[in-house]
Amino acid sequence: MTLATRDLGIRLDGRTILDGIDLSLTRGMLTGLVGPNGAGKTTLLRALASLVAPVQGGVTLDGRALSALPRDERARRIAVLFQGGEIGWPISVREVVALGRLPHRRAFADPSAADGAAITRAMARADIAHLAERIATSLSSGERMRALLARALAVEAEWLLADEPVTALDPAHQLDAMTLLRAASREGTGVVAVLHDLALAARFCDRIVVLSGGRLLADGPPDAALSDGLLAHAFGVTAERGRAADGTGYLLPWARSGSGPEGGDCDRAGICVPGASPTE
Ligand SMILES: Nc1ncnc2c1ncn2[C@@H]1O[C@H](COP(=O)(O)OP(=O)(O)OP(=O)(O)O)[C@@H](O)[C@H]1O
Repeated sequence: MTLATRDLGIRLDGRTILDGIDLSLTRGMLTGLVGPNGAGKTTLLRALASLVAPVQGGVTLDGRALSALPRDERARRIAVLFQGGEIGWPISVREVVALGRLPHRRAFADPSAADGAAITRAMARADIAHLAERIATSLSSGERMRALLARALAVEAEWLLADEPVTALDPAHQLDAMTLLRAASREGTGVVAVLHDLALAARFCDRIVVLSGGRLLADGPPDAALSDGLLAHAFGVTAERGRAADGTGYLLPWARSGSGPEGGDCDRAGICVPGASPTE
């Protein structure tokens, strides 16, 4: 039930991108991966899907080295949705979503009834059923992102790793997508989403992991991980905080803090909150 890294280090083009990342992710939780541009979030997500090889440490799935698992098993167990995902061919949206079932199908086999049901379910959940027959290359950015989200959902994997799944979406679909990711986690999927919107991250995620400069800076429930000190240190911003009418706490990034990212005005030991506990 865990996807974990131990002392994970990644180098690309001779540069250290991730260094000493220790993380133990639990299914049934929505984890938000946040950090400034270039922090290493996408690289960490790629490492969690075994799409980039570590130079030190490694990634395990339920205690087994992820790199040792057959590729098709990995693809069935870990679904990925990457930012800037292009749809290269003029195929229908339903056919795009059906690609999510490939890890479940034998070569050249037609989709089974179970595949068809999973595809229909995923399209409904991503609110794209009405786009099923549209040619995917003609979709808007937000529609395309929802189609790719549906493709990832159609895998019905144990883990869903999503890189900026809401960036291109309008406010209503951002809320829908976050609600959907949280619902998927409540059904037992381990969901890890790279998010730039700290308000959405704080509101919807069970756990927040903050990366900066390739290192893990904070890890814990949103209130603890997104403290004022952390926001100043990692992002160089202040936040306004409050409570909505339904009682949910919120934070809004408000102004530059003056210290800037990596400004060093914050005690690292004071902001790390290791070991968020599952909320199953
Ligand atoms: N293939 C590559 N070769 C060399 N450097 C790379 C490669 N891919 C990423 N990087 C560098 O690694 C660092 C981390 O990149 P990554 O995309 O993981 O950051 P990120 O936190 O997802 O950023 P953003 O928020 O801007 O999307 C960046 O400095 C980037 O330029």
